[in-house]
Amino acid sequence: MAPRPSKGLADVVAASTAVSDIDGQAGRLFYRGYDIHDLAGKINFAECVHLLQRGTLPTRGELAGLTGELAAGRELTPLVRRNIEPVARVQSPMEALRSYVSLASGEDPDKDSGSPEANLRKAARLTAQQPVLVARYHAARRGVTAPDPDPELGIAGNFLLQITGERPSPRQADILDECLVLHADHTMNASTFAARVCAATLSDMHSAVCAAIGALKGTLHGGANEQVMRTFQAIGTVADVDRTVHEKLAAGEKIMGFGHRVYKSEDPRATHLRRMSAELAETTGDDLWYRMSRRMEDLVFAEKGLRPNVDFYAASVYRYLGIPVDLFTAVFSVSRMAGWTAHVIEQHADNRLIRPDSEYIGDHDMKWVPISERTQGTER
Ligand SMILES: CC(=O)SCCNC(=O)CCNC(=O)[C@H](O)C(C)(C)COP(=O)(O)OP(=O)(O)OC[C@H]1O[C@@H](n2cnc3c(N)ncnc32)[C@H](O)[C@@H]1OP(=O)(O)O
Ligand SMILES: O=C([O-])CC(=O)C(=O)O
Repeated sequence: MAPRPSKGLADVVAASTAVSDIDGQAGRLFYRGYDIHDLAGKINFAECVHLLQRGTLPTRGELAGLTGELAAGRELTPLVRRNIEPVARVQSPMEALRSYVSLASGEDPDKDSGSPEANLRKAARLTAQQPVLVARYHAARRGVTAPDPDPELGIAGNFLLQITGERPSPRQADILDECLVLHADHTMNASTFAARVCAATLSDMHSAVCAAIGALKGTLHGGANEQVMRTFQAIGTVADVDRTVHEKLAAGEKIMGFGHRVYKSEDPRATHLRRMSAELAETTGDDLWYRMSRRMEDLVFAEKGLRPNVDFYAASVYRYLGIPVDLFTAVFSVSRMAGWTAHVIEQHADNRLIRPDSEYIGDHDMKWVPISERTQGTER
């Protein structure tokens, strides 16, 4: 007898990777061997990109080199620029990003190469362009022009400037930067796995990233951060959190932002995001989202023993930073681009087609009959 499949591939080791590692029991996450608690708030997103895509924390010279490459790589190709507005008119943020990345492949300078050097250049361009695409999308759908990037601001600061139209405070920019570091990679999560499956056919990096964006969009994965805030908005007050949680659990519904396939204790990223949410609640003088989050966290743990995942406190943090709710998952993609591309590079460097087996549960020994003699449901 063939072994039964693990539903959802739970506990199946699907790839070897040196990019990141999780100890789910202890609630620990490592990027290339560095504990996330040692990186959060200490490295900026560009350093994190270097670590994930190029394998090491950069020296000053290496960081300057990558920063220059990222600045140059922000430039969108003519085909993408022409299509920002028509796509923004008809597609949701994540659909649009999938379309833009697909269009970007057509005019990528390394279009016809999958060499390690070309992959590194593509990875930098994709990472540099993702925040620009989100900002241009948001501007186009409102019929305005996004402000020009400010060379004084880093990736996170420019992103906030272009999304909100206002120059962020240094602390706001630092908080978003830390969020980008925290979300950048997470072993064999669904979108990264999708990217690796695509890359393993020897397809190109842009195709793999399109697969990943499609997977991240789903509400069981990156799409949960938007749903967390939609739940809070529908609840409205801290006093009404209990009723909604009880109703949802009684109806067998999931509470968005809770639970995780791998973590059996606190998600280490939630520790940092909770802290940032508390800080922003205080500095903005608007503690509603934070207090609702705290109440929901206590309740869901008491009722179901479930803890918040990375999407839970990210929702209130993004809201406090003035990011529109329907762009929350797009912000996640800005960060996870670093991880997706690092995994595609790793997959191509030591490739074998990813093609698992399946357990057949359908009919056997069916007999063909001519179409004139078929009556639905009676041939068996
Ligand atoms: C970046 C990220 O992708 S982080 C995850 C973001 N997704 C979410 O926040 C969506 C809500 N959470 C979930 O749906 C799940 O916890 C997942 C998808 C994250 C993990 O899924 P799985 O490992 O497949 O766990 P599964 O969905 O089988 O849940 C196991 C049990 O816990 C329950 N459970 C898990 N998460 C939740 C939740 N958020 N709310 C209520 N119950 C839950 C399930 O109903 C199930 O109960 P049962 O055994 O009585 O049927
Ligand atoms: O790892 C997972 O299953 C989900 C994910 O991407 C994350 O938690 O960052």
